[in-house]
Amino acid sequence: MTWTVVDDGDGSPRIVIAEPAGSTAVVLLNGAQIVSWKNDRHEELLFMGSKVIKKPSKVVRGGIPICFSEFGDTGFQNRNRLWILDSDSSPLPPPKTSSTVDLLLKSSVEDDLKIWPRSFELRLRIILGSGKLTLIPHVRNTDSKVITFSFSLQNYLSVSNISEVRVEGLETLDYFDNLSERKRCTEQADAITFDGEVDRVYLSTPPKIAIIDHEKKRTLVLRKEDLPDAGVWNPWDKKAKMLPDFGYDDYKSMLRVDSSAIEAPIVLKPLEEWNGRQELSFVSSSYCSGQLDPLKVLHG
Ligand SMILES: O=P(O)(O)OC[C@H]1O[C@@H](O)[C@H](O)[C@@H](O)[C@@H]1O
Repeated sequence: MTWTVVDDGDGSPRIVIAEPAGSTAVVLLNGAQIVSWKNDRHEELLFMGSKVIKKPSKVVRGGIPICFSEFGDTGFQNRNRLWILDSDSSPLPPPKTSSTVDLLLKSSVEDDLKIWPRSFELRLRIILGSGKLTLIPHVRNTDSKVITFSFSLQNYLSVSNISEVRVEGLETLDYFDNLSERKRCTEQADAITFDGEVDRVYLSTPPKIAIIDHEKKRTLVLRKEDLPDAGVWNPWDKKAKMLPDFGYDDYKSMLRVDSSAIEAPIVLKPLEEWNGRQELSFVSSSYCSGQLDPLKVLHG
């Protein structure tokens, strides 16, 4: 087993996962939020707001929050619930590596049922590999009625300088612009670059998106299945000042690219199951070095 539970008694128990090549990940049991992912050189690959104050049951802006909610975001949200280690992996295939952790959240808390009177099991499999972090969310409807929900893995990525980042794979797609009352627009640019606030949900995206960080000479590849939409968010300077977790310059070193099912709800009849999948991996090279062909990253 290459993971351990760490509980300092501060109400924020966490799991530290390690894999043989030396990379590590840390997962909070509150919300099943990934709060750190480091490569074999101990470089942090995820962004964490520099003003985050860790409190029990508080989802912080950073890492990878897991968002499961009643469709329309009116009711139940998993974000500050305490998950448990799942000893029965049977809804998912047996784990192939020892750097795999299965977490479970059941809708058993009385307060949850008041907000959303539905019974379900929400699982998250976390697999840490060399240079790769895979998340497999799984939902089973244990209710006698249909459940309808949206889902999002919010990836706060650490970048060297947001002005030098390009996102490829979303060109020509339609998106909802949250800065214009969710107006539906079509992406015109060849690749997405950043010079101001961005808050969009790209729709029906391809399974692979490349986030090219010129300064770090590194490309992050996001592969996803059954999570058709992709949120892209950077608050830029003015909005960042209003966010409690963000330091003054934090917006420069982050980009959130989410794997989501938002436009169309996921609908499960009694006893039906759904699972999504996302894999984050890094290619240590860069577009400008000439070693990396972005088309190969996207289609290779
Ligand atoms: O404030 P939260 O819940 O952490 O979300 C941060 C941002 O998340 C984005 O997904 C929303 O579209 C933004 O409007 C929001 O500001």
